[in-house]
Amino acid sequence: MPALCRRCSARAILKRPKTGDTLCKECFFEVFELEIHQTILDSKLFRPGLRVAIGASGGKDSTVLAHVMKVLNERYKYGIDLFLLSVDEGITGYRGRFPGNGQAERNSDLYGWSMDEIVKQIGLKNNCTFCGVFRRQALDRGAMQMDVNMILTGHNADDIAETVIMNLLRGDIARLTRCTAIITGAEGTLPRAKPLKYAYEKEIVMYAYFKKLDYFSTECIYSPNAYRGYARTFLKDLESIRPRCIIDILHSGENFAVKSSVKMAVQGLCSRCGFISSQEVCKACILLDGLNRGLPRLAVAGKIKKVNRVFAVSTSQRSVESASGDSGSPLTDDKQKPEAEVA
Ligand SMILES: Nc1ncnc2c1ncn2[C@@H]1O[C@H](COP(=O)(O)OP(=O)(O)OP(=O)(O)O)[C@@H](O)[C@H]1O
Repeated sequence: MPALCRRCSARAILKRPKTGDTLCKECFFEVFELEIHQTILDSKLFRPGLRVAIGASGGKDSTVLAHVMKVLNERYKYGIDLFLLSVDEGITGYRGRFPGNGQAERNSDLYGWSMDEIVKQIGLKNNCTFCGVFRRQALDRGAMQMDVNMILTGHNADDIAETVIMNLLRGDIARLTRCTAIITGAEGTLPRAKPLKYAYEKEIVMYAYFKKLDYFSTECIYSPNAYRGYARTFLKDLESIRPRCIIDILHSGENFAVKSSVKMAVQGLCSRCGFISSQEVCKACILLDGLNRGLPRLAVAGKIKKVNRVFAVSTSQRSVESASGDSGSPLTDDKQKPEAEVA
């Protein structure tokens, strides 16, 4: 006998990964959308009149997010204005095409470096740090240009559970307490929120499939060594034994209590570029400095003082060389200077 939908007794076509319930297609759409609506209500995410940008990468999560937000905004009359915002990281063959009629920011325009060029410089290790930091700031920059009040991203329950695991493994207690928050940066001018926070990745894929949403699913060719990949594999193994583990890890993260002596980052503005930062100089400026000075690895390691010191030495050495008629490599051509030469 075919399995029946747990809600309406029609013929079931799927078993929900999150709960194990058998559901028909229509009931699945309904519960999936309703849970996101409930998340939005519980966290009082919106008020009428808000201008809201959706970080749209063209992948499954942000595509489903954009679709569901439009549906819920109309159905429940949130009264918000929705916009799409995309960042082109400059990875050949990866983000083939971005969703149309939104704002697009290009890393190569904003920073003078595409990810292809960065990977040529730094290799496949740590390049995700550059990508993540630049993309994050590019989203802020685009959102400010669009004059929106909030950015939504398609981070799902699996992403957040992975981040909890990563922060535990790194002993990053400050981030551990923040990473499960549905809304971050609320104290600043540009909050970010994750309405898909409790949605399982597998259900997002199912929703996109049954709704016939158009998205691309290419894996980034530059991330084979990313630490996150190992946390993901670990989580997937756990999920295959006990699917509830994703939501349980997320709930554990939400309930961690941190000693008052742990120093927490306070959001401010970067003293150099003026964009949002929790340090005096933001990570994007530090990484860019490292790249432009031919020392990207030191910048990743946060050794900006060493970057400055080495740069000061190499600059004065070159001044001596040019004074003595030795042409050397031009100062403006730091992109070409391999790190091993100066580090
Ligand atoms: N290039 C981009 N432009 C705009 N937003 C982005 C971009 N890359 C990521 N984001 C935002 O950050 C979220 C998390 O991205 P990430 O690449 O970590 O996860 P993902 O699972 O691959 O997401 P997606 O399926 O939406 O690509 C995305 O859902 C999206 O909202």
